Amino acid sequence: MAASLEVFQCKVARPFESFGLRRSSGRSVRCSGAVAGRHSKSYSVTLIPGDGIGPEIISVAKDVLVLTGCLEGIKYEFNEVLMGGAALDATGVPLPDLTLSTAKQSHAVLLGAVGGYKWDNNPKSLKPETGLLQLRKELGVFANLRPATVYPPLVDASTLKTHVAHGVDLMLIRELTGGIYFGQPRGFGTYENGEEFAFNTEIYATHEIDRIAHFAFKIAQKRRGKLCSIDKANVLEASMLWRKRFLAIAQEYPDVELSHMYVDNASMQLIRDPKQFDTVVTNNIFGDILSDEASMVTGSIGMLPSASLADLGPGVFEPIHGSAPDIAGQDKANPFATVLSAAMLLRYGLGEEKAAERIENAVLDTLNRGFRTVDIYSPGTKLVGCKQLGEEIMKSVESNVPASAAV
Ligand SMILES: NC(=O)C1=CN([C@@H]2O[C@H](COP(=O)(O)OP(=O)(O)OC[C@H]3O[C@@H](n4cnc5c(N)ncnc54)[C@H](O)[C@@H]3O)[C@@H](O)[C@H]2O)C=CC1
Ligand SMILES: CC(C)CC(=O)C(=O)O
Repeated sequence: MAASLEVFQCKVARPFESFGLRRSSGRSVRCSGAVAGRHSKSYSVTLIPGDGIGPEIISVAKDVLVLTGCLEGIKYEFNEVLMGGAALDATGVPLPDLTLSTAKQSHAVLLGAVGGYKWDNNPKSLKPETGLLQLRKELGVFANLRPATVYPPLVDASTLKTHVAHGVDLMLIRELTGGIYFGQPRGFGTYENGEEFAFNTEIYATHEIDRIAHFAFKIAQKRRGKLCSIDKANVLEASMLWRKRFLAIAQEYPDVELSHMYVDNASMQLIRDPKQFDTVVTNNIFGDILSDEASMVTGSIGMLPSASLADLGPGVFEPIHGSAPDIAGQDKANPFATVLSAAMLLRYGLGEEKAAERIENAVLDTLNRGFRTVDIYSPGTKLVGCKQLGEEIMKSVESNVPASAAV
């Protein structure tokens, strides 16, 4: 069920074939010898490809991580495990014990996505998505960072006018282990007259709000010092407490300008003038929805990475999109969001800032060189599939063009 432990060693020269590296897709990605001795650090990374396009995008991100590690003196032990529909088919549960224990024992988790038509009508406990929610809860990854950045060469891919999209750089922080996705009571019932009903509970305790608030204020301090908290405090009690706690905690962060916005207005403002936002913080469900919306400002949902962090223990790094069953197996998936999630893994999960920047610069360089998957294609650029885009990203990782040199 779980793939065996793979230890990748590195020998820096040229990527993959010329390194004699064996790609995760099956060919040789092994760099050993001279550079192996240069590895100063070694990390265990749990890989969870999941379902749909998950295996395609994780394969690319893994190759990029390995090559970057070779070049930056980082060694990984990868453990590939099952979750979601793939786990249901193999073991009967969406989050096998082995997957959870492997994740808990690692330094970081890199995840594709879960879900698909085959399991859509399963009962709740046997849905692929239940496995993902359980993993987040078990790892305690309450703080979910979702950066939405419009890369200059992609401004044409945005559905918004150029002057609206150009320069957008916002950080959406989603509370990830509370709220309506986890709240009790929940369930289905039947009234006396035979009519069915179903219900969920949006619930937040003070400690859950306080910890995401502190996290968000600290992120805002490192950015442009503006924090917008999005809620529905005109209607929902859970939002009223959310707003009250944010106002109280703001006293501890006088250098951060706190504002509040109702979620309905926020969804409109994101499209009207996204540059008004710097750091945005919101609850689990609003964050889920608003980040999909923010992704389209950047050109595609295939561009948005995420980092889910706990107080202690490994983080989970995954694109914000789902398993895209409509394009699975067709080599059409955009791997940038997953590659950028790997960069977040290096930065937030392992503290490897230089390697993270190398990957981010490579993404920008690949875009500058004109390579696009179909979701971000515009006339005059080069349309490629997921695999070839991965190759191009690796060429850029190797050439290591600094961001300042990018046009
Ligand atoms: N974190 C996760 O694992 C998530 C899983 N899901 C699951 O994924 C399945 C599909 O859900 P949808 O609502 O269709 O959302 P989705 O995000 O999978 O797809 C929405 C649309 O965006 C496109 N798309 C998504 N990622 C793309 C990429 N990397 N490159 C190019 N196009 C991309 C898809 O082709 C589709 O047209 C469901 O089972 C859902 O529950 C949904 C969201 C998050
Ligand atoms: C599929 C859900 C469990 C999660 C989700 O929609 C998301 O995190 O974007």
